Amino acid sequence: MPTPASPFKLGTRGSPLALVQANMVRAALMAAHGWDDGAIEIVTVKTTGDLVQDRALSELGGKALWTKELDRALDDRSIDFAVHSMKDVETVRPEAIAIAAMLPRADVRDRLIGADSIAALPQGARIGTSSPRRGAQLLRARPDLEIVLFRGNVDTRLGKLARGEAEATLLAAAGLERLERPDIGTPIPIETMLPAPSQGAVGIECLAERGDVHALIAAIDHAPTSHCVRAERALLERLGADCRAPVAALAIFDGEAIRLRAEIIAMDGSLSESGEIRIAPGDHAPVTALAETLLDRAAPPLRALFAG
Ligand SMILES: NCc1[nH]cc(CCC(=O)O)c1CC(=O)O
Repeated sequence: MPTPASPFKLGTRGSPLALVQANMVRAALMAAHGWDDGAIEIVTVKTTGDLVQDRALSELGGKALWTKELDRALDDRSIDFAVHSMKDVETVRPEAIAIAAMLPRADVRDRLIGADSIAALPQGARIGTSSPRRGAQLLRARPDLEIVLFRGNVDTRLGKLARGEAEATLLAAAGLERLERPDIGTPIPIETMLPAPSQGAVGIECLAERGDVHALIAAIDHAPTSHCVRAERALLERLGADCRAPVAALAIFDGEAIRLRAEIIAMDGSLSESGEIRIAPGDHAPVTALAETLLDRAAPPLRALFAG
């Protein structure tokens, strides 16, 4: 297809990781459609999540912290599509917006930075994270650890670690790889730390009504990633959970079926429920049933985390 006469506008947050991911999408679209450099212009948009750095996201209350401003730009057509870390995209999206494609998923694991393993952390060590899931999984393995609030982009968090605000921190391997820092820290096996739903996946959204734009984006969809991430998001949806809830889930496509493992866990790590199913891509009824089973089995203090 010839390069379009006026460039498409690709919206993204302005963090270093977001810009790398936006450029990955731009390159994939150019390659798929044979476009030259002028075809796609990158437009950065500041989101609420970027502006508020000093509080836990859970305190901010509102949802859509990373998406609202990009949604608005899609809506007023100042951008044609938006690129997101799927992990930061709230479960229930506005009806007008479609997830048109996902890039192939990166390493889904978390990396521990500051020690060689969870077992090697000093007694009572402070671990910087703002993720309820990571905090809960760490405390389950090591109740003696102290969780301290770390927010901000990858470099901000590494800076806090370097200044001694904690003995260790956890970051997604995917982000470190994309920022060309794959050698920082040690990956934690998923058996110890099942990742967040959608971790490692990059998605591209557009207005559902723009069928032409949707088709151009869908051409670069990596179907196994899409199916897996959509299954993980279906679990979150039935749990009534978002990125602030202590939920871990990982779907893996083995060529025939999707194996979905899921876990809900109390903030202090003292209570958890987990389960695993095999499903056909797109068949979300068993995912809903798994979510209900986890909630049914959960002791009241754990179930209460999902009341809302
Ligand atoms: N919540 C922030 C966020 N959103 C996506 C990533 C990393 C990339 C990914 O998981 O796809 C990160 C940083 C982190 O969790 O270390």
